[in-house]
Amino acid sequence: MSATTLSLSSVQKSFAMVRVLEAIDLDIAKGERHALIGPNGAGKSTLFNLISGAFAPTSGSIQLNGASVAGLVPHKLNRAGLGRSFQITHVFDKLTVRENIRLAVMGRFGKRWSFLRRGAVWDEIDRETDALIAGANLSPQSETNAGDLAYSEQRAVEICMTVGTGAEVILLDEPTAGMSREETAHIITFIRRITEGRTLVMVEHDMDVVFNLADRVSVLVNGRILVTGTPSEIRSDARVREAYLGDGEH
Ligand SMILES: Nc1ncnc2c1ncn2[C@@H]1O[C@H](COP(=O)(O)OP(=O)(O)OP(=O)(O)O)[C@@H](O)[C@H]1O
Repeated sequence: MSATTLSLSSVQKSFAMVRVLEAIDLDIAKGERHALIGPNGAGKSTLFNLISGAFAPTSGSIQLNGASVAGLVPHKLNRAGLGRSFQITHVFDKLTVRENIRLAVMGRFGKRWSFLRRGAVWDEIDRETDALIAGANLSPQSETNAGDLAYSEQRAVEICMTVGTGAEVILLDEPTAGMSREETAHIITFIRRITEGRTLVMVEHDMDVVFNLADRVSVLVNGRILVTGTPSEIRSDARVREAYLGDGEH
């Protein structure tokens, strides 16, 4: 891991008069897998929504590769290299797995299309689509409508779509929510593989997933980052145990 990809400095967010996030400083390195955890209401979703452009911060700076992205609308953030997948799946039910993923990959090539280069571009789009499908172990379902897939498979399609847009930073909101143990194990392996060489930021409640997947973890409590560290540092931190892990909820 080397350069900082995502950098938040003195980020604050208020809704009306209520301050939900305070003094958030966070640097995420290129290639790092970073998890945001914390008790209910700590501000994880709000922070995630600030990073993904759903909300603008009330104050403070958010930089992606050194350029300010605070308050940029999601499609502009996407062009800047940041892709988000949602807690609720956003696949097109009536399109096949291949069509869904291909659409995401095509979007990335949109600006580079020209009449002469078209054939070569289509080949590249097909190659990338196939690679994503194979990487997600979705080849047997590639011609199945996404609406007919199991929930975990739909999430895998959605993650492929996020990666297919070419995003360098992948944001995942509770990628294992609603999954069985078996599905969770499968998706962890998939996420690890597909985010290889990219930066991952995720909100996740399942501690097994967090400790399995993340290089570093930030614990949010009452709108502030209590501590950022490696999974083993987080596990052994007395403040974390007290504020979060010991609360019996997660
Ligand atoms: N749009 C909003 N308007 C007003 N208050 C909000 C809004 N969104 C979130 N909040 C408040 O901000 C606080 C943090 O909420 P947030 O959803 O970010 O926490 P969280 O850590 O993601 O919680 P959970 O784990 O339950 O999803 C909560 O007190 C919540 O009520």
